[in-house]
Amino acid sequence: MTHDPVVFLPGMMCDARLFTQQLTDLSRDTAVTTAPITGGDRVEEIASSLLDVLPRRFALAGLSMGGIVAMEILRRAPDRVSRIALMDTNPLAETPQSATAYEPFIIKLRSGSLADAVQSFLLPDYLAPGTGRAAIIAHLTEMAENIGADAIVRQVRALQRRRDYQSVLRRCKVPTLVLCGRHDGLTPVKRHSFMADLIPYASLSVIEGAGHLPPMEAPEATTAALRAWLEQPFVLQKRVDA
Ligand SMILES: O=C(O)CCC(=O)CC(=O)O
Repeated sequence: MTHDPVVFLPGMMCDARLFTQQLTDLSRDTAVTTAPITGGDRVEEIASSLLDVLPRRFALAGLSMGGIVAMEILRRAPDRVSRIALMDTNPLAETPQSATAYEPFIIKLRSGSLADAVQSFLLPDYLAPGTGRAAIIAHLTEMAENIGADAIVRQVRALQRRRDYQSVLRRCKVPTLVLCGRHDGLTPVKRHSFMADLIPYASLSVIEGAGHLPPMEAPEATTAALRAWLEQPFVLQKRVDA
């Protein structure tokens, strides 16, 4: 198991509760923490403000927008990141069209109820099918209310202006987990295979029964994949996909 502390970065609209099961399990034998991704309206600014307060060296695990901030941290401070887990995320820059697609969400965030805005963001294929969806959506809405509409608008602005991280991934030399829910319709499995192909020795883990939020939808399987990643020796090994 790594001796470095593990830092979790949640996705847009989410707080530490996204990782409740992982924090509870891993904290039995590892120093774990979460950090907010609300410190700016550019990914670069958020990463820079986190680097001011994070430990000298750490293992980094980010989901979705948290994964994008993690890639920016890796770009800025590769010597401080001892291993990285990129979950349900996207290394590509926004196109003008995809950046514009966020505008109706911003209007909802500014004018309507936060619960309506969250619902409008959740396309039918955001979460895995099944009876647990309603509870997950309720948790997501609670987390969004905690973050607040103004901070979420700033997160969206940061996403709209994000850069492309493919070259950062090609240069990545640390043990890397690329993880994705089988049913993630927002950042699909094929994008994660592509990411794992870019990183010379990454392992790819596809979590069954989960969509965009595997830490909540399939918590035990997600934690097992994270434990395997934390136990992976630093010596680079040939890629094995799960
Ligand atoms: O749209 C994308 O490519 C990523 C979506 C995202 O980062 C929002 C989130 O954190 O769930």
